[in-house]
Amino acid sequence: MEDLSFLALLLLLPLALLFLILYFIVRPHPVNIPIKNRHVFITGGSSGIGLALAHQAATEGARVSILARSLDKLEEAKNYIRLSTGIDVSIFAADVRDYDAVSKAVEEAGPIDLLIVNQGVFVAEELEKQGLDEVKFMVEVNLIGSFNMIKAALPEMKKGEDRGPRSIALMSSQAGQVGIYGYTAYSASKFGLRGLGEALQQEVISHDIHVSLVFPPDTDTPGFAEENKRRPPLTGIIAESSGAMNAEDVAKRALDGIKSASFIVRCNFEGLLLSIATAGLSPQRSFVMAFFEVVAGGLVRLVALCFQWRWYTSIQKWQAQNKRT
Ligand SMILES: NC(=O)C1=CN([C@@H]2O[C@H](COP(=O)(O)OP(=O)(O)OC[C@H]3O[C@@H](n4cnc5c(N)ncnc54)[C@H](OP(=O)(O)O)[C@@H]3O)[C@@H](O)[C@H]2O)C=CC1
Ligand SMILES: CCCCCCCCCCCCCCCC(=O)[C@@H](N)CO
Repeated sequence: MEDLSFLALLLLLPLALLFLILYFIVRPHPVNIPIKNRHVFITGGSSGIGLALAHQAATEGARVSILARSLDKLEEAKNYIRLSTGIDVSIFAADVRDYDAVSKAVEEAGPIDLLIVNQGVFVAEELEKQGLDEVKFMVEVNLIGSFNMIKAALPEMKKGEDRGPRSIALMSSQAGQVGIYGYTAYSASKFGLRGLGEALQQEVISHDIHVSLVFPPDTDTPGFAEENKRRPPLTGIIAESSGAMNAEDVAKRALDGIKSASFIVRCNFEGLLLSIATAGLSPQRSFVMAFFEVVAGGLVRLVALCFQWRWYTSIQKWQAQNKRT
């Protein structure tokens, strides 16, 4: 009996010590970002996840601005939010690829406390079949468009130190944590956001600005319905490894993650595994998450290898079948 408790102590002591060390060393420091009475600016806020975010932020008492290309869709979104909450959001029609248009919108909207860069386009197709025009379209809207937004908003955001902590959140995708068949261009654009986010966080931390990256799985939105009409079957088969969600649940997860200034914001259980598997050198504010990354990292890599095994088996099977027919 005594031997057993001695053994348990021997095992627990290093874990407790690790816990303690992580508590002191995780960086940046934890911080909470309030949204009530603050200005939340959401790109792609007229549809899907962005619209759900706008609705949620308005409900929580934020002043909300949304930006997208189509004025009709923006007005529809504004009406929908007014009818369900009684709150008016400001709308800005601009293409994120057009820096001048984006700058003008940001200036008109006024100083931003939480910038949510959510616009995105996605056309799943094998690279061999996909035109370079579509490749460029995805990189320009998803990645360069995000640069345009941030460059336009950052100078004014930096000046807002008296307003409290501010946030820049980027909408990535689980296809921005792992490359998926049919997503060469899309995954590249979303992986790009991670490099942007990691580097930017170091540059803006001293201004009390906090970067978040959101990684949703397949989400039921108008954009997804459109994508699904032509998505290669293998893309669907692999993406099914992560449970699909609805836009409201993704928005709720995203907003909670942004408010707690998590660098990596996960949306479902598979997302938790993905965030541990791809922790890399990302900033981590939570010593609890850091603990799991350190302790469970090896095991999660094993799970990841099992997924890759399953995916390559499906690819092989599917390709063999389609040669025969
Ligand atoms: N749905 C899904 O399965 C998943 C989506 N995501 C990501 O979430 C984000 C939102 O996706 P989702 O809600 O499905 O998309 P939707 O297609 O439903 O909405 C996209 C929004 O972005 C706007 N937008 C598109 N292009 C531009 C542009 N060039 N300039 C300004 N605004 C633009 C659209 O308005 P307009 O067309 O009028 O410009 C619309 O408001 C994207 O970044 C996507 O990659 C991530 C994981 C899964
Ligand atoms: C360590 C083990 C991890 C196990 C889980 C792995 C699951 C990966 C699934 C990836 C799904 C990608 C969906 C992309 C959605 C998207 O962005 C498009 N619908 C376009 O919007």
